[in-house]
Amino acid sequence: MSVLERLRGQLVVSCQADPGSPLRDSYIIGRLALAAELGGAAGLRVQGFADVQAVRAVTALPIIGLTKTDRNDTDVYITPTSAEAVRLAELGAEIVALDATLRPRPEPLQNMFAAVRAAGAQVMADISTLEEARAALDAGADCVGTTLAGYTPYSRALTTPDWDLMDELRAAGLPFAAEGRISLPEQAAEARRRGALFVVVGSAITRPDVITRWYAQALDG
Ligand SMILES: CC(=O)N[C@H](C=O)[C@@H](O)[C@H](O)[C@H](O)COP(=O)(O)O
Repeated sequence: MSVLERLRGQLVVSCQADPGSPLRDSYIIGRLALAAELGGAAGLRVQGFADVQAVRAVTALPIIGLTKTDRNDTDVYITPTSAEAVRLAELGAEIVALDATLRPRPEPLQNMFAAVRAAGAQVMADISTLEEARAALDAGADCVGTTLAGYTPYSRALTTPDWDLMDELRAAGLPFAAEGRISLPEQAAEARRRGALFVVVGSAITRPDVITRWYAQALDG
């Protein structure tokens, strides 16, 4: 069974800590991953070589690996190069997530996908629109994720999951994972009802600073 098949209908927990977070430590990311596994996660989404390595060392759950790289020459920041994608696969990520938006990029998507496949991994193409999903799947992605919806200048800016994009993807018969601003269990279930292959939740489970801010702001009046 392919690793994507194993994730069908399941929850993937994104375990990431950004620079400046008190949780920014690969040991802690490994602990977050174990807590997610204990709670029933079927897969993990992990950023950076050190964190992928740390998580691979403590769990056999499938890992969706990515890097976040700020570059001067492009706005593409999720796994922008095939060298990074291949390294993630070598460190044990069964799936590599990469930016598949239609913005100018350092390397053509086809090259990236071929490199990931040659390294023995599958591709999750992070997109922000239906058009990008079509292009990524035409170019050979194994699935797309709604990860970047709301994070490109031309996609709908929302505070909720992008339900309309999920409906468009489903209507077009395109295999997609739901990701981005899923903050409640009911929303995860709703994404599944709307056709998501699997559902990725990050901040609402693994970013306590963000969750605290939701509560603090609610009390601010
Ligand atoms: C846009 C972007 O860079 N998203 C990143 C992709 O890996 C992560 O920062 C998000 O936490 C992840 O997508 C999960 O989303 P949420 O934290 O909203 O559940």
